[in-house]
Amino acid sequence: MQDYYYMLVVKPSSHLELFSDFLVDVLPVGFEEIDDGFIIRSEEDLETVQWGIEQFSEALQRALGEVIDVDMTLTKEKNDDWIAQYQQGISPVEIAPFYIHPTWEEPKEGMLNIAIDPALAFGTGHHPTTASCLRGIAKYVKEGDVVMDVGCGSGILAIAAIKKGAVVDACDTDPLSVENASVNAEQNHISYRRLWEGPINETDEKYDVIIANIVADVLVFIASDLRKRLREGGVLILSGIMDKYEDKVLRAYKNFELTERLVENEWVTLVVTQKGNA
Ligand SMILES: C[S@@+](CC[C@H](N)C(=O)[O-])C[C@H]1O[C@@H](n2cnc3c(N)ncnc32)[C@H](O)[C@@H]1O
Repeated sequence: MQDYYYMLVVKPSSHLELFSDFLVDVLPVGFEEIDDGFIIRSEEDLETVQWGIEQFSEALQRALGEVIDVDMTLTKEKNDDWIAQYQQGISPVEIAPFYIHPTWEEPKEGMLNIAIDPALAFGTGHHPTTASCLRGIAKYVKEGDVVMDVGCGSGILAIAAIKKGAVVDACDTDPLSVENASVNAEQNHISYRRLWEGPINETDEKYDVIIANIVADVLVFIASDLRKRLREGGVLILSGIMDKYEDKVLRAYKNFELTERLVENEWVTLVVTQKGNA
């Protein structure tokens, strides 16, 4: 750990969700959402990120014909443990049968406990998209199923599926996430069948259930890869979709049957089923 880290606080005057989409797409690490913006922290200098946000903001203003003020403050902070400060604000999440808790909180009797500490990888159970996927896993993953978690982040969904008795593969294009998913597997005394850094098309397996909590554009892009890897009658849980992009995702998955739609705030999770001839 370095002695210092960089902190960029970004506060756009409007269109927070568009800035959030942009950051999810371009940042190699997670960021914290606050009421009126975002906090990005890194041991690498964030000047390039700040420049990228300025460019994005200018392009957005031109496209929308609106003025958007973006207040940005870049500071160098002493690395005396911002993760510890962040940890203090983390409470357990209960989505039956799962109980997701940080390691410093007790597990809950009678639940499928998942110990996850906040880290740079996405997935503590607090975000609506992760929570909806956990609800999907609770309902659609059965003992003995072979399951794939695409974009595993912290590994939370893969671990939940394993706790339900499934055999699970997981992948993520971000090396930090793969590392964190591996740490969390050990912490929860479970094993993935296979965990790799990269996209889903690096496997030839067929799956009963595939879960992908990624952004809408990526879900559209990988639709045919997901279709190829799903067995006939298999279930796809697609999340990370902002409601305004739902139609775009549904068009890309038009050969599937829509089984269930889970909505939390502006986030939509689609459960779709492979048709016999899809
Ligand atoms: C929103 S996070 C989801 C993390 C976790 N599965 C959850 O539900 O909390 C999305 C993850 O997808 C990864 N990702 C983005 N594009 C991907 C792709 N094409 N293939 C695999 N992973 C991808 C990102 O690195 C990120 O870790």
